[in-house]
Amino acid sequence: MTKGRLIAVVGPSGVGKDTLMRAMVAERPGLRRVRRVITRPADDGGEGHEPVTEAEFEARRKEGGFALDWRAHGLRYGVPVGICMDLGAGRDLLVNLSRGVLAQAQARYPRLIVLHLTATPEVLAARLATRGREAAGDIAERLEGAEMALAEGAWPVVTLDTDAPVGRLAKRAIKLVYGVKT
Ligand SMILES: Nc1ncnc2c1ncn2[C@@H]1O[C@H](COP(=O)(O)OP(=O)(O)O)[C@@H](O)[C@H]1O
Ligand SMILES: O=P(O)(O)OC[C@H]1O[C@H](OP(=O)(O)OP(=O)(O)O)[C@H](O)[C@@H]1O
Repeated sequence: MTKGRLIAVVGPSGVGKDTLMRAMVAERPGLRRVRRVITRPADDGGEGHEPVTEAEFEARRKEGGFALDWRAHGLRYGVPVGICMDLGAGRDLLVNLSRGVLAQAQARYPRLIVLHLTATPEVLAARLATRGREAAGDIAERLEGAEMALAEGAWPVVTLDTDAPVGRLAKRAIKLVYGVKT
């Protein structure tokens, strides 16, 4: 049984997952973010992922280097298997996950809490445009996938509407997440 809690931040592209995770870590010493491995070049000001090639990703996956992995937006995403060490040591971890891997995440890490971020389509479109990382076509593709319903599972879900200043959201998220017993 892992002692730390895995806090999965999920929601559509552009909803503010990375921004909120950064603010939550600043708000709560002891809470850490997981550095994801992604087949996307490094991007300044982004989440600070570990960039890898397709071949590197596949080699790491084959040798059991990922606790969880998925495909989205034409990219591959992996969560390093090293998170088990942190969780085992009692550290709480925040991680940006696909809504599609929650069942797998809970099977491996029973102390999973899902922080589900929501926003109206207008807010999402505006945020993706402001971030400016994707081209217009990619933004349209991300907006189409925004509506995915959250699969039901045994994991507790905290839902947070993100239409508020990030500092306030971080405080609210910490309070809600730590109010849940796992
Ligand atoms: N609460 C917020 N209020 C206003 N703008 C926000 C808020 N959260 C995020 N943003 C902005 O929205 C854009 C997308 O946020 P980001 O954290 O990259 O989303 P995600 O990780 O979910 O794709 C960024 O430009 C960010 O500065
Ligand atoms: O299956 P879904 O729940 O739709 O999630 C698919 C991907 O989309 C999100 O990434 P997002 O586009 O927000 O961030 P990224 O920019 O890091 O790719 C999320 O972090 C997943 O990596």
